[in-house]
Amino acid sequence: MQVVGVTTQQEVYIASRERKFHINEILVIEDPALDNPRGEVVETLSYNRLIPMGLDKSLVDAQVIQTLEQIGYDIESDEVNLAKLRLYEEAPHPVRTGCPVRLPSFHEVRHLLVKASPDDGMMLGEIRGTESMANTIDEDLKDRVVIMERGELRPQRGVPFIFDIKSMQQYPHVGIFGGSGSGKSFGLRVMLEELMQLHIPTLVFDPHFEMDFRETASGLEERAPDFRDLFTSVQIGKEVGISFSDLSTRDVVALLGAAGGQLSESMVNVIQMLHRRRDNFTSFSDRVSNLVQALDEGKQGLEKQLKNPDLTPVDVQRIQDLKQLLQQYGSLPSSSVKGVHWRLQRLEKAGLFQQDIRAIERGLEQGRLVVVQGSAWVLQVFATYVIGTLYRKRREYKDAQMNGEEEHYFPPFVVVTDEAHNFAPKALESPAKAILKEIAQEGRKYGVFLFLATQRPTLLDETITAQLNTKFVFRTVRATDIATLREETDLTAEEGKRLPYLRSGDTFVSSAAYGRTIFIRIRSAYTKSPHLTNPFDELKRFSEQQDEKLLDTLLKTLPIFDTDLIQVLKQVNRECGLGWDLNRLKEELERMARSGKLTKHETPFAVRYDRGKNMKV
Ligand SMILES: Nc1ncnc2c1ncn2[C@@H]1O[C@H](COP(=O)(O)OP(=O)(O)OP(=O)(O)O)[C@@H](O)[C@H]1O
Repeated sequence: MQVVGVTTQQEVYIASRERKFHINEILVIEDPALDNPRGEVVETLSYNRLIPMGLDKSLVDAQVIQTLEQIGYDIESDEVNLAKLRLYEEAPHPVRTGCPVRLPSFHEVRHLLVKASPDDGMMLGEIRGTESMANTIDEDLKDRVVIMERGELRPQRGVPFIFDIKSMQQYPHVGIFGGSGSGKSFGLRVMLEELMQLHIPTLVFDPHFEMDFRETASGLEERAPDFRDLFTSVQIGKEVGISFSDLSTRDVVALLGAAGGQLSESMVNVIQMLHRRRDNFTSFSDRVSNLVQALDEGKQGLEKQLKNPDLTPVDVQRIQDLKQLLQQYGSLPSSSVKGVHWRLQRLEKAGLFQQDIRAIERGLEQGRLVVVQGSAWVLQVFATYVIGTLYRKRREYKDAQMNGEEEHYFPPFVVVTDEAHNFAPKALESPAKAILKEIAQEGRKYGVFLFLATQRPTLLDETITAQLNTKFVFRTVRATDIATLREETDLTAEEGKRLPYLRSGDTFVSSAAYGRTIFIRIRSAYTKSPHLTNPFDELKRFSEQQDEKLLDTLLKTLPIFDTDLIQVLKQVNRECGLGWDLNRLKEELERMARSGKLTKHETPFAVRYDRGKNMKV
């Protein structure tokens, strides 16, 4: 391998007759005057005289060909392999053309590839293009990950990619971008597995109900750590909720704002007028619903009711209370009070006020990963509240510590969410956005970090995107998203061109900590998502199970005459937990007869179903 053509301080072309270049591989140029610079292959090409097209239009120009000829290549008959090598560091003067080029040993490039010790970094995958160093790699970096490629597991061949979690203090926050099926969720799962193993308190919002770590991926049973004690899964409305009496009026405004479209000024005013400190949910929502009633009845209506001679003293008291409410707040517009009332009911129905967030605090204090599950809109409302509350706790602890005061310890933590563009959309207001923005800008001071994943980087708030110091960029096809990612990372034009073609699980890591982009393959996850069964397999299994149950029940009632199907229907519905009507039962009996599971005998008086030829005895 040797340098050919015109060189610059940043880039050189390299040619080889024997060796095909690999994209992203690292090479050393033996130019002692420049201290043997290193670089990475960013483009490759093989030229064969039998296919002589495009050479002049591609990465090589006439000068490269000329040099090749000068140094003895027979352009007309040899196959020539060419690569464009980008130097890691700009050279003070151009590289000498003709210099020999070789593969490095691991130690020559270790500092460029490994920034953390394998025991306290996140072991996320394998650096592409490092396979040639397999023999020289340090013992403690060998066999750290298993890679899944084309559906098969294989051992690690190159250098593992270790994300230095400690560098987040300096370069906080992580973004994970990629289109559908690009391996983004898979990558997120691997990151969460690593955070768990490092016992880093982590709060995950899981709108897809997929972040469960109990099932081990097949083939990895021997290596997979047991994650069961390292994570807790909580559902909004079941294990966790919002403790209403802890909310300030401002919090209530934010919360109700998240419960539907944006609040009108008049609704904000209604909340500010009606909410009192330490209100619990019942006291506040009763006040609102009583006011709705009072406004509907009006002063005259209420006075008329008071004249009713059949009223009990309790009724009278109630009407007097409504009158007083009307006197105090009668000027508030009824439609706004109703709007607030509707939102309160919506949140209550979602079970949001039945619990508190103690289970989450406990989990984080124990260094666990806490997965919060709920439907998308409830999750947004809850995320706003819970992130805000926990961030405040951590901040109070740190501020108190700075001032030498005593404060209950609250640990640093990481917030993770997929579909981040829904939580912090660009150019739109959303309740969670304010708090995410604050953490993006100031979180590192307090040890609170974000891992945000999205399919649509273009739709994510740009202040937040700019603060994500490490970006994992998976396959992306949409031109607008590629443009955004190019703007927001140090991806080169060549890398940008590769984005639509990346394999699922391959990703560029553009990190301020490395100062350049690294191309890696995410390791195989130890665990799998509970949704991984193909929905069509699930459908098939479900109908098979249902058929089996049905046959078991029918077997007990054979022979079946179509004159007494009602009895059979009752039994089938009871034993199989179904809600069929007579027609449905008839259809199913027909189907069973057609498939040979039952036999059908027709007589002039009735139809009889009996044991089928294919039926198990
Ligand atoms: N690192 C990897 N190694 C092996 N296979 C992978 C890897 N990453 C992804 N895959 C395969 O690609 C599939 C799609 O990946 P994944 O579900 O993570 O996509 P996604 O980008 O999250 O898409 P969506 O946003 O639609 O959920 C996975 O089910 C898995 O089979």
